[in-house]
Amino acid sequence: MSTIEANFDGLVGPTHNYAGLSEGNVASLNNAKDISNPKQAALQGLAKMKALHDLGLVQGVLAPQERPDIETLKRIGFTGSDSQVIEQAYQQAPSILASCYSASSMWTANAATVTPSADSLDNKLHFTPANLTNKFHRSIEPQVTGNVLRAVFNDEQHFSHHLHLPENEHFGDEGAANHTRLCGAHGDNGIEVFTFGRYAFKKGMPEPKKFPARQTFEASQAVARMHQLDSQNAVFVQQNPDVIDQGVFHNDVIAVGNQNVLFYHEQAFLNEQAFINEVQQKADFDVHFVRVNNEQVSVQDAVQTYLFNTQIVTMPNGEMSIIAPMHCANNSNVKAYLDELVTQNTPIKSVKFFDVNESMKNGGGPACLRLRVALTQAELNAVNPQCIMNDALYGQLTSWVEKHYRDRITNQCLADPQLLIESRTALDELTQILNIGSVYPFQKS
Ligand SMILES: NCCC[C@H](NC(=O)CCC(=O)O)C(=O)O
Repeated sequence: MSTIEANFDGLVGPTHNYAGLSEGNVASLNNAKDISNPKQAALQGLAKMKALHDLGLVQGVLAPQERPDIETLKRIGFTGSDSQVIEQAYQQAPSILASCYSASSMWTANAATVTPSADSLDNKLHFTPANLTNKFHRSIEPQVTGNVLRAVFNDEQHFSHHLHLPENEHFGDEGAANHTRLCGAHGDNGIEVFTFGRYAFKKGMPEPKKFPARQTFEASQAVARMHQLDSQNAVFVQQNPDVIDQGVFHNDVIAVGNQNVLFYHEQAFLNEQAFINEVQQKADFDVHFVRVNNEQVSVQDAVQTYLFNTQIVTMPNGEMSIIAPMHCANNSNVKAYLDELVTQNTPIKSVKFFDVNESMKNGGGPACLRLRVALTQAELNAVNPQCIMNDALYGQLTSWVEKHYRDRITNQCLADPQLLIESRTALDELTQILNIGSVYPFQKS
């Protein structure tokens, strides 16, 4: 078997809620304080994973984080027992408590940047957890993300794990949401496209005016260096600051690549033509640029439907399929665009729609929920087998969700110390199901 690309989806954690934590992410702010349904959220995510497995693709699972994050609450001065810490935080700093309760690690496109061994000078598969410094609730993820990745990709001969970048806005890094790889076949040397929102060390450069640019040029360059990419197979391109101001907080809200296809909106990049030229000059394969113009789909429709936050997957028969959220089927304009796209002369031949509404309401579509990892057969053999989806694991994980998850979390529920106990009990059991050892702080104390 040749090199394949696996999708590792984040399992939605037991405390999934809507806290309006992400300024610049339209859905997160619009749905702030809504009642969430963690059980449904996790089952929606698992249904997508199972469907991709059923299509004959390799599908992995990444464990969620421990929430609430008691260690962080103690670090900022809350004291006493775990329930006292929660009670004080709820009284004195409810927004900080909500941040420490967020299940945002479900969006594993932001877990890390991954470079397949075919692209790296040392022929290893590289992982750098994203530091996610721009949002407090996400900045508390990288340590445990690193623990989880090392437990899943646990073989030094094949996998190289780096420490996340310095925890500072100058090196703001959002992982694979701002990174896509173009290649002929998955096992060929590819072009890695790093998209950034601003420069941290150069003054007077274009940047958004209203919403934050989460990823810096310097962070993207650092990751490329650590992953031992040659200048021939790395391309750095600035996101159009105007679309960040319209709610495109990650590049994967407006562009997605797969193998030799780049599917993007005409307003996605700042210097589109120079970028296309550079990709063409560096690629030793033909790239299909599937460019969507504003008359076909507006930026607003792209942000509302997540047309570009779709997964483009290569099916076992070699054709490509788009894995899209239901929102794309429900918008007549976007649906008409997709109906036409599959009849055109591109490798994309079908579209499949999924209900991931619980995640969408926080600004995370199908592509946000997965981390892509291209693996040779030898590398795939070295992956923790308990984290690879199959019918038995799907059955185990759905029963586990049914047993432990609530179907309703309101803002007031965050004051309930029982939620912490339920969450830890669930996660302790999960680490056994996935055979990942003790990855959480509560398992180490
Ligand atoms: N790649 C999709 C990430 C979505 C994520 N949303 C959130 O964290 C919203 C959480 C809340 O508001 O409760 C974010 O903005 O980073």
